[in-house]
Amino acid sequence: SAGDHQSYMSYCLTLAQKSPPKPTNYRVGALLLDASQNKILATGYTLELPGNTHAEQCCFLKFLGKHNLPQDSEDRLAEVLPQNTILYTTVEPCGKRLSGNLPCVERILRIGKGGEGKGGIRKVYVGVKEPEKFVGENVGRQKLEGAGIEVVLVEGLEEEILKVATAGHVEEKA
Ligand SMILES: Nc1nc(=O)c(N)c(NC[C@H](O)[C@H](O)[C@H](O)COP(=O)(O)O)[nH]1
Ligand SMILES: [Zn+2]
Repeated sequence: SAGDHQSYMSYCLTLAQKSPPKPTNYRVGALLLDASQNKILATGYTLELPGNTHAEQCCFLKFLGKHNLPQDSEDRLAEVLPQNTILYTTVEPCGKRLSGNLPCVERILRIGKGGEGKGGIRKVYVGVKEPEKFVGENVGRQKLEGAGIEVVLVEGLEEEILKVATAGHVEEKA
């Protein structure tokens, strides 16, 4: 129900607050949920793991760790993720990164939507669309929907999410 989405999203927001502020990214929190069991599979926040990592990326890496799979086997996540896995993230998955690192939309597409006996990410709940500050308009959402992965905006926390996300940014001089 909408209440559950809001509670999972506000949990992601508390995770985002653990992220060390930086002027060149957003502080984001994310979690992977097994929607069939209502069980959180992994949580993550920006820079939680070494290597300029994104929140969503940290969820994937931590889930691999739980299944004793090496950190470079994100391409095997579909083998171990439940079919009905949902990703919650306070800011929509990135479609392009100034660093040139693999965007999270590509990481999600590589996992796929699952089904027919395969694991995958069926749906992504996002707290806000990515602002256009770093990479212009984020068109990742269309790519995900094109792959059958539904992207849903969970409303109500936008202001707090953006405040946390941009805490490391230098205020624009008025
Ligand atoms: N969804 C999402 N999760 C994150 O954990 C995060 N940091 C961003 N941020 C998006 C933003 O576009 C990139 O942070 C910049 O483009 C800089 O790229 P790097 O982060 O240095 O790879 N977006
Ligand atoms: Zn990302």
